[in-house]
Amino acid sequence: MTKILVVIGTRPEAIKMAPVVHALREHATVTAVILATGQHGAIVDRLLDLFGIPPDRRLPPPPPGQTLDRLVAWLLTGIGAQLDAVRPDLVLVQGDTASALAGATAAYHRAISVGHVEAGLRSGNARHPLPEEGYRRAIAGYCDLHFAPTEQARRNLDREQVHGRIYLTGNTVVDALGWMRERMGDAPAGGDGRRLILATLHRRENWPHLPRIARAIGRLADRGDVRVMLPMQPNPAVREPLLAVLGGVPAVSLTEPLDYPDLVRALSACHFVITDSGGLQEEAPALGKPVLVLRDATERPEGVAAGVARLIGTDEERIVREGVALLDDMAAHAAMARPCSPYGDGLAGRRIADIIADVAGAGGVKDYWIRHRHDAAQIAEGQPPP
Ligand SMILES: CC(=O)N[C@@H]1[C@@H](OP(=O)(O)OP(=O)(O)OC[C@H]2O[C@@H](n3ccc(=O)[nH]c3=O)[C@H](O)[C@@H]2O)O[C@H](CO)[C@@H](O)[C@@H]1O
Repeated sequence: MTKILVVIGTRPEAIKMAPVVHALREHATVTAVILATGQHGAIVDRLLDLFGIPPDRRLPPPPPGQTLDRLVAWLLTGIGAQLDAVRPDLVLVQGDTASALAGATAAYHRAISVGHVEAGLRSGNARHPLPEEGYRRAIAGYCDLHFAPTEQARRNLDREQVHGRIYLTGNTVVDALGWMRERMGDAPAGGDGRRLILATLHRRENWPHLPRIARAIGRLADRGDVRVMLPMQPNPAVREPLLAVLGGVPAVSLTEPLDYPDLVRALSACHFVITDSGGLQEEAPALGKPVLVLRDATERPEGVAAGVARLIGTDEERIVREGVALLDDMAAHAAMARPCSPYGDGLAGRRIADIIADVAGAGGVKDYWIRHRHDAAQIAEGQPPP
């Protein structure tokens, strides 16, 4: 039996790992142990419950007063201790979070094989977004199995000549979306005739621009034929500027983070999406919803190339102009509202699980682990590697 430790810290990791865990559970030769790091607390617990994959292990609660240094240090020591207790053959991490970085690093320190779900995304700028782009590149350096969601991501890894094997799998976010929609039933009919704009904002590099982004959203909402739903991140650095500008605007609902089923409902019902989220850039095209991306660069060029997403930056006038075009110009909206799925076909989780089971069956993961654990033990004892 090959033991796989699945690291899940944040909301997107829970959503994107769930299809992999579901598929791994169909293989008799592997066992998946879920480690919840607690990075996003109760939000992740609710998601794991929704997907029917409760955590097997948890880290102790994080110390108060998070900085990136403290967060990574706490995750690294916590995950390291879990690895010493569980002794998995493979550690699976997802994406570009601090939990993913710490999981990959702790495994690497112990010469345990690492698999990376959603590998190879690159914005092309090492500091944008910060810290995610740096974390992705570091994780790639520690990995043995790279699960690239798109051909572009596969090429990025190829170009970097990463160690390990690269597999093109699709993005599991599309599997999760399909899974959720199957279980949701039809959205309740209704509404007041105003078109819905779904907006989300949380990227660190946009924090200084939140007031002008919020002003642009307020101007769109003031038209009278539109309502805006804006679920806010718990972080005060995001909430406070949004509340200051949009708190009194009647057509804007500033809400708590939506539970995933509600988010999928809002996405299904909206006219278009304004966001700096990675996941929403991937989900919206699958449902035929145009996306205005509030960033200057994206690691997801596929939607832009397909003409269903536009990279519009954070200038107030530009956001208003692009929003008005999607509201008033039916042809412009229709051109971007073609359902297409540049990010996956809904089978990525199954592909990833099959690959892991194959590699494990061929002794790959275990062989690699045993060989390297030996080296690591010698290095730890101060002996030179053979
Ligand atoms: C730089 C970058 O792009 N990094 C990304 C970042 O994640 P993100 O930007 O996609 O994160 P969020 O915006 O939080 O969205 C996550 C999902 O949450 C759902 N959602 C949203 C609002 C809400 O109220 N309720 C919800 O249920 C919705 O389905 C959405 O897709 O880390 C991921 C992990 O490593 C990476 O994969 C990914 O590269």
